[in-house]
Amino acid sequence: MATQLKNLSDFSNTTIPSGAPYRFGIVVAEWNAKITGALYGGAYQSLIDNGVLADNIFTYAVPGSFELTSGADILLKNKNLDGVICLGCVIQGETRHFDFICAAVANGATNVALKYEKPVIFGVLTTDNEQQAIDRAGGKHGNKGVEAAVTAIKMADMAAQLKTD
Ligand SMILES: Nc1c(NC[C@H](O)[C@H](O)[C@H](O)CO)[nH]c(=O)[nH]c1=O
Ligand SMILES: CC(=O)[C@@H](O)COP(=O)(O)O
Repeated sequence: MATQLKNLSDFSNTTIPSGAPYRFGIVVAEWNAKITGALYGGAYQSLIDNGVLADNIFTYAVPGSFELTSGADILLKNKNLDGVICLGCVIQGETRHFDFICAAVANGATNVALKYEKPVIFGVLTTDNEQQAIDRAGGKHGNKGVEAAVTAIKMADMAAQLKTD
């Protein structure tokens, strides 16, 4: 199964541009803090490992994943950034609340990205249970925070290249 082979942090088959020129916001949901903290650690370290300066990383916490996209909007409105990484973990409960949150964040991130013409990265785990989240926040399937950071750098670099076109 594809899932068994998945590693969200394996970029050995791709080239990652230098992040040195870029400034990124990171918005982190406080819900499921153990998981989102691991996602944040992966994302932050991946940005640093790929050349982003610590002074160019701006981190803010929001209560839950539903607030990630308004957090991204506030950041892009008030700071000169090359992109925003949204990190969250939504775990299915007893009701359909899960569905509404996941759809709101996915659609919201897209809308904010288009509004500011800046990448807004969907670094949100949407899982059936906590174990699936653990597996994707530094566990056997890697770290979605790493994936989100690499995606942010790649998108910022694409935009920078086209600006000089
Ligand atoms: N159940 C989860 C939530 N719920 C909270 C919402 O994100 C939101 O903060 C609330 O509805 C108020 O607007 N958030 C998560 O990030 N993960 C969950 O599993
Ligand atoms: C995704 C959620 O909001 C969820 O954790 C809340 O649980 P429930 O659906 O049982 O109210």
